[in-house]
Amino acid sequence: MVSVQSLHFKYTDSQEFRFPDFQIAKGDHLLVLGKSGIGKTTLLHLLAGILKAQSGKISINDTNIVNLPAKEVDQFRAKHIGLVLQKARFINSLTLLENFQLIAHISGIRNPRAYYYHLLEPLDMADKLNEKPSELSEGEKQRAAIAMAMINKPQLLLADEPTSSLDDENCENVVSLFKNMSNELNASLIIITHDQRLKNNFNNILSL
Ligand SMILES: Nc1ncnc2c1ncn2[C@@H]1O[C@H](COP(=O)(O)OP(=O)(O)OP(=O)(O)O)[C@@H](O)[C@H]1O
Repeated sequence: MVSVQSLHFKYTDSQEFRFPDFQIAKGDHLLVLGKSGIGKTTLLHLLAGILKAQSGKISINDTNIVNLPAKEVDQFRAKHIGLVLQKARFINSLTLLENFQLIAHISGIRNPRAYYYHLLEPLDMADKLNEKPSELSEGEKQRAAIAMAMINKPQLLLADEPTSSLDDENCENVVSLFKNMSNELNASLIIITHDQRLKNNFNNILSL
């Protein structure tokens, strides 16, 4: 369960954000919509514990991450959150498999190699496991980034603008992938975007 209350953040005195309260149950999906510059990425970074709120509460399965010291937030994220940022980040000198194994190591878990095939198969990427990220197309990198967010079997899956550069068909595919993966893990899913096409795919929408 994710619950946000009285969330207040500022980069500077002239750049302040007060986000609306919301809550979603375990396994539920939420679309956060808002125009450019409104603070969507800021909200996602707060939810992921990358930024620290000035005040308010972000409870993820009964842990209020706003109150945790930075090191514990990092540990919490590594264990419980799957993050798909606007730009996928890989270590280019390693293969996809090695990238995945490194993330698993950092998260303190061990997955059998079969789990990585299981993640990549529905993405049509199972044959890419031994390739390096630089050998992948942009679309393949994006799909690999989605798989990467699932390595720690997160309870919360967060995605920042995952569809804005995609055509309609790939947009539908990516939304389905996120939903399927969140359903498989019973993880809550929050997608943050200005892409109005996604409205039709979600019952639960928060407008910033
Ligand atoms: N590190 C920062 N320091 C100061 N201001 C920042 C910082 N990061 C973002 N901002 C400002 O905060 C505002 C919201 O930024 P944010 O990236 O959260 O918006 P967004 O809704 O995700 O926009 P977009 O859809 O264009 O990505 C912007 O005006 C931006 O300039």
